[in-house]
Amino acid sequence: MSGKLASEYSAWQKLQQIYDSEKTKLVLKDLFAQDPQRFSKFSREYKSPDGPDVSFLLDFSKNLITEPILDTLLDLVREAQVETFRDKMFSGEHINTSEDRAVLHIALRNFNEWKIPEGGVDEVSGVLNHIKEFSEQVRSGAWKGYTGKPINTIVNIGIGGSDLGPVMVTEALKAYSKRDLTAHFVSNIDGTHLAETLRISDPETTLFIIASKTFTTQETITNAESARDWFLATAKDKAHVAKHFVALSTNTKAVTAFGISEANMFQFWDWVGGRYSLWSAIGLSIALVIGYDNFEQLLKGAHAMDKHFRTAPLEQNLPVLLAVIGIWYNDFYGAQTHALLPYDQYLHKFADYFQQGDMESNGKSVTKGGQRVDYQTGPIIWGAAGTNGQHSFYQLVHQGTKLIPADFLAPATTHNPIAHSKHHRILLSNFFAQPEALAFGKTEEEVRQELGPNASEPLVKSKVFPGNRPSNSILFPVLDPATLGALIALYEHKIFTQGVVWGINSFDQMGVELGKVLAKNILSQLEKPEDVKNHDSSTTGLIHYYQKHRKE
Ligand SMILES: O=P(O)(O)OC[C@H]1O[C@H](O)[C@@H](O)[C@@H](O)[C@@H]1O
Repeated sequence: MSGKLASEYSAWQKLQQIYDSEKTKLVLKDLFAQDPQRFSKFSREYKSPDGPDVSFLLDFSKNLITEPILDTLLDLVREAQVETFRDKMFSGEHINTSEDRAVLHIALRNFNEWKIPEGGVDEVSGVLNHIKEFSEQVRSGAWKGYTGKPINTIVNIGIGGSDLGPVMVTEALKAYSKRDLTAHFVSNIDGTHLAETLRISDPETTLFIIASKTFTTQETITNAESARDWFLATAKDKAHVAKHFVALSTNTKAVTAFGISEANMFQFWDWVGGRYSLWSAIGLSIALVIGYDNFEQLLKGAHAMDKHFRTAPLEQNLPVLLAVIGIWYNDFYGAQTHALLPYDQYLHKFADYFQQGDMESNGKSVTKGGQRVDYQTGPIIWGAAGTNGQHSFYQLVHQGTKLIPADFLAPATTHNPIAHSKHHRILLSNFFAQPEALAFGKTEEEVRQELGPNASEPLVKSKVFPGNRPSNSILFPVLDPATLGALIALYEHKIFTQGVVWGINSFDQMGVELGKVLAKNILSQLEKPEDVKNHDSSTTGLIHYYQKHRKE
C-alpha cells in the first residue's frame, strides 16, 4: 500500500532468496530436534489487555520457519507500512479508496474509548441501545405479534455478510441461546430455502428480520417480499407488518418504501463492510438469540483484540504473526489454500464465515494503485469441524501432493461434558494428534518395522506419511462470547495485514458485480427462446434446454 508491489520490497526479495537456498533444510523434525526451546520461541499466550477476561494460546512452532525467517517476514510488514495503515484504519481515514470509504467495523465495538472523526460513529451507542431494548422486549415476551402472542421464531433474511456472521455466531454460541426462541436464516434466492422455513413457522409468532446493507440485494428483497406476502395471506391487514418485520440497513428510503417504519429499522453506515458487519445492527439476530449482554461481551472481546492489534509489538502481535506465516506459504511455497479446522462442533460454520471474510477481502489481483500483481494474493479458505474432516478430506492433507497449511482451533473445556467429558477428551486427543501427524509423519523405516519383512513394496510406500506439513494451533479455555469475539477479530486483522502487504484494497468487492448484471439481463430473456440473444453458444444452449424442459 506504499504504492509498491509486494515483490519490490527488499524483505520480499530476501525471503525469496531464503526460500530458494534453505527450503530443503526446513524440516520440522530437525528444527524441533535442534532446538528444545522451539515451542516457547514460537508460541504466544494472548491475554486481553483489559475488559473481558479472554486468553488463548497460539502455537505456531509447527511451521516451516526459523527465527531469521520470522524476522524477515516482520521486516516485510514494516516495509509495507502495515502499522501506518493500521493507524489510518483506526483513525477513520478512507482506506477503502475505490469506494472512498472509511473502514470502521472497529468503531462498532469501541464503546466510546477512541475518538474517531467519521459521521455515524457517534450514533453507534444509540443503535446498540435500540438493539438492547428491542431484543429484551422480544425475549421477555413483552413484544407481541398481531394476535397478542409472544414471538417464538425469528427469520433473518439476508445474504453474504448479512447472513454468514449471524449464522456463524448464533451457531458458535448456541450454548448461550434462549432455547425456546427458534432462529432461521434464509439467504438463497432458491425458493426452497424460504418455503422450507415458512413451512415450519407460524405467522402469529414469527418475526422477520430483513438484513441488507444496501436494501437492494435481489435475493434478500425477493425473499422479503415473498415472506411479507406469506404473512399477509394470514394476517390480512398491512398494519400488522409493523409487529412482524424489522429491517437492518443503511438505506432508510428503501426500507420505508418496503413498508417497514423507521422505528423498526436498525441503522448502520457505509463504513461497515458487509463481511465485517456482524458487530453492527446486522447482529440483531445474535442479540435476540444469546441476549444483549452476551452480544456486548462478543463486541468487547473483539475490542480487546483491536487494542492488542493496535499496540502489541509486531513479534508479539498475533494477527500479524498469523498473517506473515500465511504469506510465507501463499507466496513462497505456492500453497493455494488455507484450512480452518475447529475442533468444536459449535464452530462448524467458522470456515464458511471466513470464506467470505477472507476471499471477498483479499481475492484481488490489482493493487490499490491499479497495477497487476505478480504474486499470489488471498488463499482459498475452506475447512470443517473436527473430527468430521478427518474422515473426509484429511487423507489428501496428510498424503496428497499439495501443501495445505491449516489452523487447528479448540476449547480446553466443553459446554457439553457428557460421559464425564469422555467425548471431549477424545476430541482433543485428535486435535493434538493431527498437527503432530502432519508435522512429523511416519518414515519408511517405521512402516517397514511395523509391517515386517514380508510386506510388499507398494504397501510400504502407501503407508508412509511424508510429514513436514505445517499448522497453527489455537487453544482457548472455553468458547464464550468474548473469546469468540477475540478470535473473529484476530482473523479480521490477519486479513487486513495480508491485504496491506499485497497492496490490495481488502474492503471493496467489485468481483461480485458482473454475474449480477448478466443474471438480470438473462432473467428478461427467459420467457421465449427467440428472446435469448447475444450469448455464446454454450449459454444459449443451456437456456434453450431449460426452456424446453421447464414445467412452470
Ligand atoms: O447486505 P447487502 O447489501 O444485502 O449485501 C449482501 C452481500 O452482497 C454482495 O454479495 C457483497 O457486496 C457482499 O459483501 C454483501 O455482504
